Amino acid sequence: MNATIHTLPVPTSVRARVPITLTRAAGRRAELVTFHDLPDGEEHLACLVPAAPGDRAPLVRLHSECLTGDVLGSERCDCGPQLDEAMRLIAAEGGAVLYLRQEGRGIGLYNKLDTYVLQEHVDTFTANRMIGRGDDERDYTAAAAMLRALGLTRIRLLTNNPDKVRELRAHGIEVAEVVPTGTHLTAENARYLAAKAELGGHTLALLQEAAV
Ligand SMILES: Nc1nc2c(ncn2[C@@H]2O[C@H](COP(=O)(O)OP(=O)(O)OP(=O)(O)O)[C@@H](O)[C@H]2O)c(=O)[nH]1
Ligand SMILES: [Zn+2]
Repeated sequence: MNATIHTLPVPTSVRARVPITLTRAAGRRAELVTFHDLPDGEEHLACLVPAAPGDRAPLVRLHSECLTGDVLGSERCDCGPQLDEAMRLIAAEGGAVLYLRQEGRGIGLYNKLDTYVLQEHVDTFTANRMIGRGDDERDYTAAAAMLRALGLTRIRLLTNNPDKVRELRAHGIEVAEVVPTGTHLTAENARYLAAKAELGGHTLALLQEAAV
């Protein structure tokens, strides 16, 4: 008779800690952290700024990669200003930005750019479905594993996305507080932000006020 062998997943661990200086955040010192055995095999990165000792849980942002917004400064989305905001807050009070390689809500860069063309006519989620992909293909298993490897199991999470909160909690990370990100509205991203609020369940409470 053949015995079934069950193998336990290898826990994610820290691979290297690389010191850097954040010129865009008043020269604060930070560490870039890489990992062994991330569950999805992607090269996710953590940027850690040490927090002053105290009772407050450290501030953490899970930031999904957006080359067009983060690097090129495209105004089609709010990713660039959200990343700037997160880096500014974390440089000021300590904490971590996890930069997750989940471009285009997990569908990749070229697919995202294909959906931009379709978004002349339909919202961001429908456009994903029109190319045969899910509305949002991200999951935060790797992010939870990174946080555990960093010893950050009780955090304040900077987000308007309830999926991030729900999933981290389901993975055993204590989200002591949800800190909303700002609403970074531009003429070009207004329809995208409205879709996130109305169809994606994001808590973008300022949107209606800001849009009128
Ligand atoms: N498919 C697709 N992805 C997009 C579009 N606009 C932005 N994105 C991607 O959406 C993701 C946004 O990531 P985040 O800002 O971390 O997440 P969020 O869901 O907006 O949640 P919070 O910012 O935490 O409130 C990135 O991966 C972007 O590349 C779009 O029109 N289509
Ligand atoms: Zn973006």
